[in-house]
Amino acid sequence: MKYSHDVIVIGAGSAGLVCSGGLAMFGLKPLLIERAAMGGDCLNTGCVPSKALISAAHRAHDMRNAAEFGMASVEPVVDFRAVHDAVHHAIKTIEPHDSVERFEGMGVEVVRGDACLSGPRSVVVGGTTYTAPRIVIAVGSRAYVPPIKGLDAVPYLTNHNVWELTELPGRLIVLGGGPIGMEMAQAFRRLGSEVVVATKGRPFPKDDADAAKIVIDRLTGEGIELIHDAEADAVAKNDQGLVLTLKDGRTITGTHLLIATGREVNFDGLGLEVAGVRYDKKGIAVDARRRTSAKHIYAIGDCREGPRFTHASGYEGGNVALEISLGVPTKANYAALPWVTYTDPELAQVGMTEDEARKVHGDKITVWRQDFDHNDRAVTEREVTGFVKLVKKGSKVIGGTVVGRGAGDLILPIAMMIAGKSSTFGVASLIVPYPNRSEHIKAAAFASDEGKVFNKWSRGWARFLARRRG
Ligand SMILES: Cc1cc2nc3c(=O)[nH]c(=O)nc-3n(C[C@H](O)[C@H](O)[C@H](O)COP(=O)(O)OP(=O)(O)OC[C@H]3O[C@@H](n4cnc5c(N)ncnc54)[C@H](O)[C@@H]3O)c2cc1C
Ligand SMILES: NC(=O)c1ccc[n+]([C@@H]2O[C@H](COP(=O)([O-])OP(=O)(O)OC[C@H]3O[C@@H](n4cnc5c(N)ncnc54)[C@H](O)[C@@H]3O)[C@@H](O)[C@H]2O)c1
Repeated sequence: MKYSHDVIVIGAGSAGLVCSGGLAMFGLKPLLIERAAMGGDCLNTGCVPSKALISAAHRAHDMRNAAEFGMASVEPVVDFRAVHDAVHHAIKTIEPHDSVERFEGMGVEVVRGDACLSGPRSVVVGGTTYTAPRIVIAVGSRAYVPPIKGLDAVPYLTNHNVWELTELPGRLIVLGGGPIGMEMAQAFRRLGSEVVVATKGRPFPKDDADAAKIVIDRLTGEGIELIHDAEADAVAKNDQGLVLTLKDGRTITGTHLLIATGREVNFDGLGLEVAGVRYDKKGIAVDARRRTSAKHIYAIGDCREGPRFTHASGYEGGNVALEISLGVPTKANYAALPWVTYTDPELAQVGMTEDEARKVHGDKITVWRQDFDHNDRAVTEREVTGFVKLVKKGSKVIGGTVVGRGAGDLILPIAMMIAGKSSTFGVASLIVPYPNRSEHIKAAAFASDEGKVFNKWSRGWARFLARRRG
């Protein structure tokens, strides 16, 4: 059969862009299909706008707290339309990086429109059929909106439309205590909204419990109301705004409702059945190489079952481009997957949390913790809250947590230890610039190996040498 392209990639988010770019760099002829904005969720409705809003909120927070460094603390006058513009400025600045022009320049053919699989090796877009021996599905996800009585009759926000707000919400109800809910709760609170977060279980359910507690204490200290073990039942509008009723009967009032209760995959109209691709509500089923039940069709990024981060999407995009181009099987290995929640303080995790490790390995694990109150840089910044935690099984690091200012920038050496590209001994013997929070990564690594350095053999040898000199 003669195909129109070597590979068809559906979706130009982080996963599809990295994959199609990689394929073109290996000299293949990829077709990239996108129905909405190039760059997908991360650029348009996810990481970029959220981190820009968080940056605005940081400024407001610093203004309120300037007195601790000798300047007048002032209550910021927030022009929320200008904040909106700053958020969109960030998107516009990064946009060219993900643009049609850039990818066409790399050798990717880009078609705009809704893609639908019409057979195992064919895809239709706007009446035109394209064919390829390999297809990569990278259609991403969108906000999952749980069934809540009355929701269809009230306005509500998700990560899709929250960036269009040009007026600050008076009282924001956030449903969901995952990374989206908690990052947005703190940002809106610092910009001046009253905020109440209602969530099932506890906030940050996937993170280290000790680290999560530090962030939760900060958020409640900043005036965010947190309602644990909460599940939404119904919502209604009255003269004051919205009333959300929880399944246990408690009610929460607010002017706006932001739903951040997880993701669902963009399956609609994709024709997965026609191509024999199996899926369920968690996502498209894939093996470690990201092959679907139809082995010549791959699914990468948010649309498959697994971790949903921009860096995971990019990693899988690169792996699959390599596998298709060079015929080398590439398996995704997430033992050292880091993730960071950009609250203040930041919350960063890689590998297993202490609780997960205890469940799997029981008392075979050891835990090494260094608190930032012993760190000179943290003291000079008056930001001593937080810690570094290493979880080891024998001499191997299997997990790491950092909570505190800049935690996300400190997690990489721990990822390297877990991935076997470095070791606690290697990190403990590095020269770390002073004063720097990464001294605590070194300190935790050293503490975990201290017994190997200062033991009866080394002490005995030192005493022997000293006696000979005397
Ligand atoms: C508010 C928020 C903040 C986030 N912050 C972070 C963060 O700080 N760090 C981090 O790592 N991750 C973050 N994430 C997660 C991150 O945005 C996603 O994991 C990532 O964008 C997924 O990339 P993707 O390419 O798999 O999917 P997407 O970005 O969703 O891209 C899929 C693309 O496919 C297109 N598409 C879908 N169906 C079709 C079709 N039938 N035909 C043609 N095109 C189609 C869509 O239009 C979309 O452009 C955040 C997410 C949100 C919502
Ligand atoms: N900094 C980052 O890396 C970052 C930031 C934002 C989002 N993301 C990614 O985006 C994805 C989605 O984030 P998210 O926070 O929406 O999802 P999530 O699944 O991580 O968290 C959802 C939260 O909502 C709660 N919840 C679910 N249903 C509920 C209900 N009916 N009522 C009350 N609470 C309910 C859950 O218990 C959980 O706490 C995640 O996979 C995450 O990886 C990453």
